[in-house]
Amino acid sequence: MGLIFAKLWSLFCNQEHKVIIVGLDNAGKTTILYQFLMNEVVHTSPTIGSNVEEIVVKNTHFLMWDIGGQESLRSSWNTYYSNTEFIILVVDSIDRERLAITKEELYRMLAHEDLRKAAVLIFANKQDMKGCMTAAEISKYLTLSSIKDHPWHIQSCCALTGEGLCQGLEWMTSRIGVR
Ligand SMILES: Nc1nc2c(ncn2[C@@H]2O[C@H](COP(=O)(O)OP(=O)(O)OP(=O)(O)O)[C@@H](O)[C@H]2O)c(=O)[nH]1
Ligand SMILES: [Mg+2]
Repeated sequence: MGLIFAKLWSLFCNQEHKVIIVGLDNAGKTTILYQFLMNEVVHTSPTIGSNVEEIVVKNTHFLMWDIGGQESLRSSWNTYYSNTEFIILVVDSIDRERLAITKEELYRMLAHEDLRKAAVLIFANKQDMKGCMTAAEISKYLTLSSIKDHPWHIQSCCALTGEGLCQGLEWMTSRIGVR
């Protein structure tokens, strides 16, 4: 009985949680993924298709799909949606002009049937850039407080230094088991 319980427990603990990392091109998605994996900044080029890595945080296993954000690739984001537990939406906080497009993409995702149970972590990235928008400004513009049917959290970060990334992951781990 004890052995069965232990096996079940280890299965439960090692269960993989699917995450998709989305956002417009140049937002910093791939930089964030490899900061999570290696704690360092890698040289990136625009992602065509996707990168996938397993990230383990305190015994919690996340399978993270970093998806290319160029305009021509966005229509195929939905092919990654099934079984997604977390959406990480990366925003380039200096890119004021394209925040409206991010907003459109966010609400399109939230309305998708395959993502109805997903929680959303928004990274307000590139906080090192002078004149960037704060997380509060981005939150207001994206009208995050109107989102009632998905748990969400916004976190400011800088993928180059890693600042703020752990706090984002902590929010995700805190959500596991809540639903
Ligand atoms: N200043 C600054 N630059 C950053 C930050 N995060 C990423 N970058 C830079 O932004 C550029 C784009 O980063 P990527 O991680 O390749 O962007 P992406 O979102 O994966 O882009 P796509 O693959 O085209 O969708 C790179 O030159 C990064 O070094 C940050 O926090 N601050
Ligand atoms: Mg990329």
